[in-house]
Amino acid sequence: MNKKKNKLFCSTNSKESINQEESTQLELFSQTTEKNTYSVVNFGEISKLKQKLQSATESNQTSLNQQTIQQISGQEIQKLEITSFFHDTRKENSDTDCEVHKVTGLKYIPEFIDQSEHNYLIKQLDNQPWLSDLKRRVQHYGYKYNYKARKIDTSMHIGALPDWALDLAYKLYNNNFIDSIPDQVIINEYLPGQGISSHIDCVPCFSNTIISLSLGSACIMDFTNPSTDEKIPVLLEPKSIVILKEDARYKWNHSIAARKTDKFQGTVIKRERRISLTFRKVILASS
Ligand SMILES: O=C(O)CCC(=O)C(=O)O
Ligand SMILES: [Fe+2]
Repeated sequence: MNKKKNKLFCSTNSKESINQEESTQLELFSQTTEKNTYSVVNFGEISKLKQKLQSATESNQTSLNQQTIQQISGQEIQKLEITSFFHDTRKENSDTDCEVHKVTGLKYIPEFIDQSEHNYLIKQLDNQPWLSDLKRRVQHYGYKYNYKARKIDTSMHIGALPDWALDLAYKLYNNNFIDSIPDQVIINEYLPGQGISSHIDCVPCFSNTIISLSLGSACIMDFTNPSTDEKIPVLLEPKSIVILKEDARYKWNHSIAARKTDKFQGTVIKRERRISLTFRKVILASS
C-alpha cells in the first residue's frame, strides 16, 4: 500500500519536564479541506497525542497550510515531521462516531470541553430554576421557545445569554462550527428512561446549524432518514458536541429513545442523568 508522506504542524509548549517532541501537544490544528474550515483539538495528555499520531499514520493524509495556522493561532508554530496527518475529521474524531459520516452535515467532536468546565456547567445549571412544562426538565436562555407554536419572535427574548453560555457560543463560533454567534440555548435534562421524540428542529425559527453539548451520562442519539428509514445511532459522550448542518439539520430526524440503557457496538451502557445544551441562532422575521 502506498502511503503519502505529509506534515503535521503543532504549536509548541515549553514545559521543561518533557522533551521537545512531547512539548508539542497543547493545540493541534486540523483542517477540513473540503470546507476550508478549521478546528482546534486540545489534547489533555501527551499520550493522547501519541495515540492520535499513531492512528494518523494509518489513514489517508493531507498537509496543512502553515501560514494559515499561524494566522489562526497567533503563536509560534513549529513544524513537526511525522509521516502523515489525518485530514478527514469524519474519520479522526473518535472510535464512537464511525457511522457519523453517513449523514451529510453531521459532525461529532469529542472532548470539546474539559472535565472542570463540564463540572462547572452542571453546577451553574443546577443553580438555575428548571421548567417542568415537558416530560423532561428544561431551561431556556436568550429566547423562550414555544414548542407548540414552533415560533420565535422578539417578544420571546428573555435577555442576554449568561456568561458561561456566551463563552461557549463564542468558542463554537471561533472554531467555525457555526457561522453566527448563537443567541439561544435550550438545556434539556434526561433522567434514565427519558428521551426526546423524533424531530427536525424548527426550520423557520433557527438558522442552518444546531449544536448540542453533552454533560453527564452518555446516550445514543438516533438519526433517521424519513425517506429510506435508515437509522444511524451516534453515541454522544459527555463533553462532546454534535453539530447538525445540511442534511443532518434539514433532512434527517433526530431522537433519543426513552430507555434506561443503550447498546452501542455490542456494549451495554447504563444511562445516568444527562444534560444537553443546544445552541442555535434565532431567525427573526424582518419587519
Ligand atoms: O439532547 C440533545 O442533545 C438534543 C436536544 C434536541 O434535539 C432539541 O432540543 O431539539
Ligand atoms: Fe433537536
